[in-house]
Amino acid sequence: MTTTSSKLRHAAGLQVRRLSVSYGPEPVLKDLSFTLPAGASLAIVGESGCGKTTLLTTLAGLLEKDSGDVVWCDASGAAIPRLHSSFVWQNLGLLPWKTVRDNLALPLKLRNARRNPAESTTLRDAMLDELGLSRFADRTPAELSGGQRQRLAIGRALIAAPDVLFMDEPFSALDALRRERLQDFLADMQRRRPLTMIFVTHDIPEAVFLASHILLLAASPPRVLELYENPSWESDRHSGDRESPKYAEAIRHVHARLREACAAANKGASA
Ligand SMILES: Nc1ncnc2c1ncn2[C@@H]1O[C@H](COP(=O)(O)OP(=O)(O)OP(=O)(O)O)[C@@H](O)[C@H]1O
Repeated sequence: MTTTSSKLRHAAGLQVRRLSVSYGPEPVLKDLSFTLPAGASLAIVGESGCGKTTLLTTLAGLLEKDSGDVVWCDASGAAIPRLHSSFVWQNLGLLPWKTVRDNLALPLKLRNARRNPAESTTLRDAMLDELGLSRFADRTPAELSGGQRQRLAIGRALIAAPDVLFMDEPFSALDALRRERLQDFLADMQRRRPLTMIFVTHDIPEAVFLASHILLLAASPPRVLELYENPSWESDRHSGDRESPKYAEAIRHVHARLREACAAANKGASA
């Protein structure tokens, strides 16, 4: 589906310069810098507690930084003053008392109060169709399967055509097969609209399948190990190819870098 509003929007690029964030005296993120081109997909990976969610929520503007810059720009490099973004949380944040149809329509109501109601209805029904949820439109989220709920949450995040989609481990509660199906679904959704996606995952194959760039973080001291440009990600598919040797190679690379960092941290701790 290409909506009127999505035609007007452009995926955003990102420049992060010397970003520091703390909750207490010790910074969780310190002097972190990287650049992401417009329309890219960024996976944030790293050991537990290294600051992945902290970085995601800071980039989304939901957490205050101590210092540094987070600058969003369009494909020509011009700064975007007011970013239009959506967030899919781990618990999905669907409203349990509302129907699938009403959950989906919520962002249109909140963000586009002036939109013509008929246009909102058309957008909502087209999205229900795209999500494969038309038959379930009158159900509540509790009456859906886990995968259907995840699709609804992603559809709700995308319906108002954000520049950036933030996701914090949205598929972590699913088994491996349903997870792969949703990864395919997400790549497919992304192919159809201009969008920058930034997400946290513990699943390295998921990062390599969905992300053009993978940010490897480490703790103690907090740092970027590498911003890895994923050689297996193909822009026309908006994903990697699980069958390709490059895909396996990218997974090996990310595993090896994280293992090295973990081993170095353990050595430092026991020295
Ligand atoms: N609200 C908070 N107040 C104080 N400390 C916090 C808060 N949130 C996170 N932290 C601490 O900041 C550090 C980074 O947390 P964060 O959740 O960003 O890590 P993460 O890499 O996403 O972890 P995980 O992979 O386990 O989800 C951790 O040491 C955590 O205990």
